[in-house]
Amino acid sequence: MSERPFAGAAAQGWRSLPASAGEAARLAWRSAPGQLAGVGAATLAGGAVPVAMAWLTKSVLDRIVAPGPSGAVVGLAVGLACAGVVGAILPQLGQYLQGEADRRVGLRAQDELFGALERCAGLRRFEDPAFLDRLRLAQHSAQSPGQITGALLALARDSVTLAGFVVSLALISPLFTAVVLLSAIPALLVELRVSRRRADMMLRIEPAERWQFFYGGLLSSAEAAKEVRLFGLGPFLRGRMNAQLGAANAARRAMDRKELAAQGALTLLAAAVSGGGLIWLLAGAAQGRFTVGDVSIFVAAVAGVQSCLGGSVAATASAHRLLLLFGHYTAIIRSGPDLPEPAAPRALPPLRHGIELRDVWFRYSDDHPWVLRGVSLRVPHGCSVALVGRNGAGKSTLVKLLCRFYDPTRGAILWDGVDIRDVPAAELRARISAAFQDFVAYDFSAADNVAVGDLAAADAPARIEEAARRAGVHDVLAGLPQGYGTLLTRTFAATSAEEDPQAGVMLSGGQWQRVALARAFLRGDRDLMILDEPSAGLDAEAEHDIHTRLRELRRGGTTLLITHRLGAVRDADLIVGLADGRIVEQGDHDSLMEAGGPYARMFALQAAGYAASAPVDLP
Ligand SMILES: Nc1ncnc2c1ncn2[C@@H]1O[C@H](COP(=O)(O)OP(=O)(O)OP(=O)(O)O)[C@@H](O)[C@H]1O
Repeated sequence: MSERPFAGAAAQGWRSLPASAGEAARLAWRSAPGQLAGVGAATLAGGAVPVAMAWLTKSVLDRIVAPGPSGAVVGLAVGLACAGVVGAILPQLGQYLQGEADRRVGLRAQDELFGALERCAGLRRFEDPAFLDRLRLAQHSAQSPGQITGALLALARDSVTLAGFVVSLALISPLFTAVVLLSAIPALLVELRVSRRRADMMLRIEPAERWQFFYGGLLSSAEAAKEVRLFGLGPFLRGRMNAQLGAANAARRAMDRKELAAQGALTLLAAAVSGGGLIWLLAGAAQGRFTVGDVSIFVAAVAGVQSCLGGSVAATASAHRLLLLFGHYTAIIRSGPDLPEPAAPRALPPLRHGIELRDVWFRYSDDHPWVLRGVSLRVPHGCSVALVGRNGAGKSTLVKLLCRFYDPTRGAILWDGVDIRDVPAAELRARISAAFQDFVAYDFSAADNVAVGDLAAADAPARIEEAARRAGVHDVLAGLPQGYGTLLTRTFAATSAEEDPQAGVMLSGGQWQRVALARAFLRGDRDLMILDEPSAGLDAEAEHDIHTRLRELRRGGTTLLITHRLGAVRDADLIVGLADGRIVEQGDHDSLMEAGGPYARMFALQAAGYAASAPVDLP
């Protein structure tokens, strides 16, 4: 499987138009069939009204100038007025139904898009810029099916009107009708070309839009506000954000200019054709070859044909552009799994013997260096294994492979002898609990922030409190203004006086770390517990407390602990030293100290740091 299937997205887009059209039609019809049928009926009926009005006007004019009784004129005038009313109401009705259809389609499209995203079991796609560009365009085009249907119905309406006026015009001059129709062909070709280029341009400027979004986020987020202010980064970030917008605008401007030039030329052509026709008709009317009604219907028909042709061309171009953009949505919806799915999935039994990494090699892509180089390691069931090593040694990467966020580039990971690639990723993950180094602080309530560890516990406050208690954060959460119901964010805090002004609380870094641990404890019954730097943000006392609790937890369970605080791993059953993606030593604390390798040196260094402050007598 290609590692970057979304690279070259622009080129793929053009070939997938029929697939996009099918997907758009399916989505639109399944989301809002009644509304779309209503829009169709209103649109097609609306198309017949201008032609009916033109013929009614001609008849009225011809009756007025012709000698004879005027009774029929009144009837025709009433018909004309009714047609006017219907013509005025139908677009509004169609617009309302179209709006409702757009909302329904947008909802379903969004749901299907994010459903497809959830089917990406790994992390690679989220690190692929081409995929992220497509994803943003796909989100933009989630409303497209309704709009495409609208554009196609507008095309159908204009075609109905056009057919009526073409017949009317052909009755006066078939030759002139042919000239008017032929003059529309260049417009259609130009508009299609322009719409293709515009869709292409939108994909090209997408990275600039992502950068703008990123800079805007830094300038407006609470997390970045401290550094942005202290380091005075505001003008620098604004400058970069504006530069990205400037670059995107330059591309848009160039496109607009090309479009202006093309459309200006086409408008001149249309004006020349209709002007020439009018001169010819008036000359004929002066010679008595045409009636006043003929002049009226000719003027209405030429204007109608040209406006309908213009509308049809614009609607075609719009549907074409929307379909091209919708291609990004289709590509994501139809993209295969990012991790190969097992042809014959195997069940994953509860861990009985252990997990084995067998000669595992890994790099993040072909362009990246090797991060793991032939790692072979056994994590026996019921044992606590500690992974230690310098920054960048590959410890967290190894954990990501154990969770199957990526597959090893070479080698295999076996769970009681079963290759984890032969197991559905969700089934594997259901057997793992983890507190990641870069855990997420959700803008949820305290209870929900713990419950994300196991959503089945969302309605079981006792389980949530027990997990928080084990992580040593229960007292903090229970003491918040609304207890566990307190929002752990100011972003969505109450904004009106009626709401509780105290809602929304910020926790400290260490308190958050304990919340993340509580999540892991909530699913503490799983077969494997992974703890990646669980005490990095804690004060000395809290760290001691947490490691005592973790020691309890580790007893009897299978745990993999990553930490730089070597004092916390000395009682692990197995300590594994990683350097440059290779295992350089392993054993228990005593044997590694005896061996005098990197672990012993790091341990001695850390111990010396503490020893230097040992004379301080603590109460
Ligand atoms: N998503 C990624 N894409 C590309 N390279 C990555 C990615 N994540 C990590 N790396 C690289 O892989 C190497 C190992 O990173 P890893 O996070 O596994 O190290 P670590 O041992 O956990 O370090 P630390 O102790 O600092 O947490 C680093 O050189 C890092 O730059």
